[in-house]
Amino acid sequence: MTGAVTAAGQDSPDAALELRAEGVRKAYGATVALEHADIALKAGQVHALLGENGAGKSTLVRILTGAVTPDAGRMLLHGAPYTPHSITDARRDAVATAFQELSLVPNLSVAQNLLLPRLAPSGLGLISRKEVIAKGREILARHGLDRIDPSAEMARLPLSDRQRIEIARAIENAGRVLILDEPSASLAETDWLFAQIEKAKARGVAILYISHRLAEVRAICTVATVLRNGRSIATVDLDNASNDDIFEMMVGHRVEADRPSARRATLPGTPRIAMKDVAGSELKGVSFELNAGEVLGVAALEGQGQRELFRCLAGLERPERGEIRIDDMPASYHSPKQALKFGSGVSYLPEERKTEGILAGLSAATNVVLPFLPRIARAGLVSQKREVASAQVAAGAVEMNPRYLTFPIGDLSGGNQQKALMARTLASGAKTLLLFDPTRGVDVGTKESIYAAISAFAEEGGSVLFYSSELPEIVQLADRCLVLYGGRVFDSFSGGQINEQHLVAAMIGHHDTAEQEAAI
Ligand SMILES: Nc1ncnc2c1ncn2[C@@H]1O[C@H](COP(=O)(O)OP(=O)(O)OP(=O)(O)O)[C@@H](O)[C@H]1O
Repeated sequence: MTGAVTAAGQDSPDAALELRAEGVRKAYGATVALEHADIALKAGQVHALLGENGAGKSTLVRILTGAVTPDAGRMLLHGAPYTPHSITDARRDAVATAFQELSLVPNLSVAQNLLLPRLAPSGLGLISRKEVIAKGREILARHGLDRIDPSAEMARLPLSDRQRIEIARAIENAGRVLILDEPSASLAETDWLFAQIEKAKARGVAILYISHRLAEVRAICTVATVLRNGRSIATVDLDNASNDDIFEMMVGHRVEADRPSARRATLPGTPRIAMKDVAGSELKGVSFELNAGEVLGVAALEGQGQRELFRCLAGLERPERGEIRIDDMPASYHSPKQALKFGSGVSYLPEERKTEGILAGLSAATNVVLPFLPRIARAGLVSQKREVASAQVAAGAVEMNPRYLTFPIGDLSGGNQQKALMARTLASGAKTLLLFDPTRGVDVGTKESIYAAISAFAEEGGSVLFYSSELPEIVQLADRCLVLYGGRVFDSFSGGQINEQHLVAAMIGHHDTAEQEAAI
């Protein structure tokens, strides 16, 4: 492997070199987020930044983009010293970023958000609303997003479209360097994203691409820098590095091969969830059952009703029609908190951790134990020691490093926040879990632990309904899978029938006719 650990992308004087960072360090109090990071981005090249959760990727992004000042190291933009003190400084130098936790203003319109970087909020008053909308419409059209209404309030858009707006805005401002921090995290497919990246690449923009999805990285990037514990371990040519090589660089040791997926037999008895002909704004009549001991996957392209399905089951929305029964009782709860106490308990891992999931001011430990505080209280009180001890048990199931538990959860990396929420959902005591994209932003190694925890939960009689934007996750984990299309269950698969080919065909509304003919 050492042959592959070349100085790819870091060679001597090169006219195409856009942005270089050397020996960058950043500590937050006692936490050293970056120890010694080096990276060199070239014009017209898509460069991946890889590393486990907490490796320092987003911190490096924040430094390159002026949001955070490094403690040491230097940066050069096109050979000249580059010392941005704010995101606006970086944008002035044509370096722009689409952030992992989107940086859009929810109560402004799409058009206002698209123009914001070039027009301070106060300046928005100087041009007419009509002009703002017209300019917004132009930008949307340039990025193939004509279907989005420029006057719509940002908060009303689904997460996937908000992510697209964040990306389109970054591309508009990235004359030289474009940084994309987990840009596909909320997208069910990458066609649009990759087309935009190819266009930027053709313009000679240097692109930094961060993702935990290796297949995606291989499809769009040519080189990768691997960070481990805040250090750049290597920059490799992706053609010369296998996935195993990359995992080894990320975690520091060889990783075991994937476990084969275990299909479970469901337990007889009353279904935990029985949904009959449920319809609402996106759902057009969905019926299914989830049994004890079963892991049921939901596959769908964006906007096929999956969000409404989960929100109805979590008590956040009321269906317009149809019936939902939990443990054979009509689901009469109106919030995830009530759902947790209903029947044998329904616990919800939401789509948006920042707004629906974490309580930012509180420690990671408090966030983890929140649903079962009464269970661990003594005379109504919970000591910090007891809280951390209980949280440690829960965190162990998702391989979350216990040292993070005392941190305010908002200070954790995105992937570690997700692990904390997953730990909370698993440890809630509920027998039914509703998991919306459970491993979003979680690194490759930890994903396996989360799959193992979900499987173990089902083997002990728990029931899991999960939606995933990553098909391999459904193939590996689900005993049965529903494919939603146009708000309906278009097809369903079980056991060995669950493969990516079947799922992809059904997700675009095609039945696999060859298979069906063969079966006749
Ligand atoms: N504002 C902050 N205060 C304290 N610690 C922080 C802060 N921001 C980041 N850290 C810590 O710095 C380390 C690196 O975090 P960073 O977000 O850069 O990781 P990452 O590689 O982007 O992870 P992920 O893949 O989960 O997004 C983590 O240990 C994190 O807890």
